[in-house]
Amino acid sequence: MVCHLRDVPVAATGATSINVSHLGVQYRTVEALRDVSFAVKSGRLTGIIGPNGAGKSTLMKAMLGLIPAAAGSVLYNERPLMEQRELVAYVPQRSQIDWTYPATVWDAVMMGRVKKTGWFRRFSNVSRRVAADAIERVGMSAYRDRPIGQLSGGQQQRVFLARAIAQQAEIFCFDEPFAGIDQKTQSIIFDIFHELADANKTVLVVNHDLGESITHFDDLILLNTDLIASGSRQEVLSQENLYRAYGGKVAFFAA
Ligand SMILES: Nc1ncnc2c1ncn2[C@@H]1O[C@H](COP(=O)(O)OP(=O)(O)OP(=O)(O)O)[C@@H](O)[C@H]1O
Repeated sequence: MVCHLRDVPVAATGATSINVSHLGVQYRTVEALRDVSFAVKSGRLTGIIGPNGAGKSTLMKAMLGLIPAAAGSVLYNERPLMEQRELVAYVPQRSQIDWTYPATVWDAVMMGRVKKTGWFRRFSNVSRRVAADAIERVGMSAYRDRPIGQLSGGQQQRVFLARAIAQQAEIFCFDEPFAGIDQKTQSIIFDIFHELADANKTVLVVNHDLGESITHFDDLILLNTDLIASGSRQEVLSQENLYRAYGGKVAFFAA
């Protein structure tokens, strides 16, 4: 068997990494991802970008085992990521969350503690403190008792970020956290993403926007069913890569 260098994504020394190899996803008649291989390093803020329908959300869900992969593997520290789900905090797109569910901000964030506490067990004082700190960190303490359905989009996103923080995960995955939110909330969320990365966590974010927000990312994965490029932001955002992913449709980007 011939092994190509591109087949072996390698993490930087000292960092852990998620290694995605030859991942493929098929929805009935649609091939959503084809032979995608890359590594995501801890300690870096990594964005997944690409045009509409490129397979960004599919990639995140397939990596986490939320939808079946037709081919390939996803390893974390050389073991299947699916066997280590307790290490993952995942925040889906806001449109996929049932906001009519009767939960307050406090309830939603405490749900992040269930994995550590176990269902049907009382939450410890530690769990309560972790949840309260997470709510404070995202600036939502004043809304603790508010039903989540009565929050603005940006506040909802902050609550789910607090829940992810309360999980005390190693790997944080966010699908389009900036869709339809204001600048102030975006900047609060990016500050927290950077803090998580600085604490050597793995932070992976699906990001639709190629404007100013892209400059926050250290590394990028550029997709269009196939992997177009992965690596540092500067490497990935070359004119050639953008042309391959978007054709002539990119009007502006900031490298
Ligand atoms: N449940 C599904 N059943 C069938 N096809 C699907 C399903 N989900 C996604 N697809 C198709 O798979 C492809 C990739 O979709 P995906 O939502 O992953 O792209 P995306 O890059 O996240 O798009 P967007 O930026 O528009 O959110 C698209 O062609 C989409 O129509």
